[in-house]
This record gives sequence, structure tokens and C-alpha cells, in this order.
Amino acid sequence: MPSKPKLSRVVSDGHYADSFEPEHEDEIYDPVKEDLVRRMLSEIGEDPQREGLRRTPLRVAKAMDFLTSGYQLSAEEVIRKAIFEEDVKEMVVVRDIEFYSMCEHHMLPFFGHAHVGYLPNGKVVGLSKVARVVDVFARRLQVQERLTNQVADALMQHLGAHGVAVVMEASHTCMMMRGVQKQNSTTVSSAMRGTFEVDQRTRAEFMGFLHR
Ligand SMILES: Nc1nc2c(ncn2[C@@H]2O[C@H](COP(=O)(O)OP(=O)(O)OP(=O)(O)O)[C@@H](O)[C@H]2O)c(=O)[nH]1
Ligand SMILES: [Zn+2]
Repeated sequence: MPSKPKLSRVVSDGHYADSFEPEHEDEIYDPVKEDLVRRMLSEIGEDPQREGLRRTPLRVAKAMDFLTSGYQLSAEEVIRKAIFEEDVKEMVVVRDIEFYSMCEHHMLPFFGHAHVGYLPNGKVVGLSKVARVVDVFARRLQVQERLTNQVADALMQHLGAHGVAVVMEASHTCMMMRGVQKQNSTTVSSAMRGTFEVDQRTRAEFMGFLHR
């Protein structure tokens, strides 16, 4: 019988995570991340070996990979795949795109809706790609303002639009579950590029689409 792999390693500066002996191969996904989670569980006074927590490090590692998968993606690639030449001159708005991100200060979720508008310059982009670009940047450690700017800049740059407008409205769980503990505040951020930045009427038209 081959002996079971024993996962015990130096996590950082000489500290060892609790040793863990998986019963099945499929209990391992990313040993380094799982060791870190196991150590965190121990540090908060939990028993990482108890039944309910045995697979938690694996689940957390997978969840973290998904929630930060935006680092592996490029907005340029997403957009490049679905640009169509089209003689459209009027504003296109994709609104109420839900997003989930994580604040870089506490690594706690913030979530809400993004509204994206652009003025085409001979080209339009597949609508789903607008939502995908939001996810590319949301699935990283963020502050809301930078997220808003990155979505606007990526669309402006890779779509060659006359202008791009992005408004994001979000609830920050680091302000709800801890800290100042305000349950009902939402944060609105905006980024205006090109025509939206310089022409008040264009901006007002966009804002008009957001009020139903
Ligand atoms: N501008 C901005 N601030 C954010 C965002 N997410 C979290 N923060 C804030 O980042 C700040 C970090 O402040 P610190 O004083 O270093 O951290 P803290 O002691 O945990 O602060 P409190 O949350 O007030 O308890 C807090 O005011 C958070 O509300 C964001 O997306 N944008
Ligand atoms: Zn935070």
C-alpha cells in the first residue's frame, strides 16, 4: 500500500501548517493554498480536521481561484473576438450588469450593478462582451473607483469608441459586516471618457437611460 501523501510544509517565515493526510486524491486541489487556509482555520480556533471542515480548504482554494480569475484574462482578448463593423451612430447602453468583486483592503466582497454606455465609431461589440469585460476586472482585488476606471479605459481603448461611460453602484460588505457597520449605504462611482467627458448633453442622455 502506498502511503498517503502528507501535506505539511513551510507556509511562510518558518511556520508549518498543520499536517493533513488526505483520504482520497481528489481531496487535493492546490496544496499550498489549502495549507494556508488550514492554518487560518487553526489560528481562529477551529479544528481543520473535523468532518465539516475537512474539504473546506479545498473549497476555499477553488473559490479564491474563481473570484480572482480576472488576473488570467485580458479585456483586449474578450473584446477583439466580437467586434463588428456596423454603421451605428447612437449611444448603446448595457445597464444593470450585476458584478461581484472583493475589496483589496479586507478581501471582503463588494457587489452591485454596472451600467455601461458607449458611442460607436463604426464598430459595435457583442453585448455579452461588455458584461464579460466588467467581470475581467471585477474578479480581482479592487477598489470600486479603479474597477470603474478600468472598465471604461479598456472599452475606450479596444473598441475605438467616440466615448465610454461607466457607472457602478455597489454595497461593500466590509462596511456592513464589520467596521462602520452601515447596512444600507451604497457607493456610486463613475468614469466618463471621450464625448461623455466633454459633452454634458451626451452625459445627460446616458444618465437618462439609467432612470426608469
Ligand atoms: N475608496 C474606496 N475605499 C474603500 C473601498 N473598499 C474599502 N474601502 C475603504 O478602505 C478604507 C481602509 O481604511 P483603514 O482605516 O486602513 O482600514 P480599517 O481600519 O479597516 O477601516 P474601517 O473600515 O473604517 O474600520 C476604509 O475606509 C474602507 O471603507 C473602495 O472600493 N473604494
Ligand atoms: Zn474593505
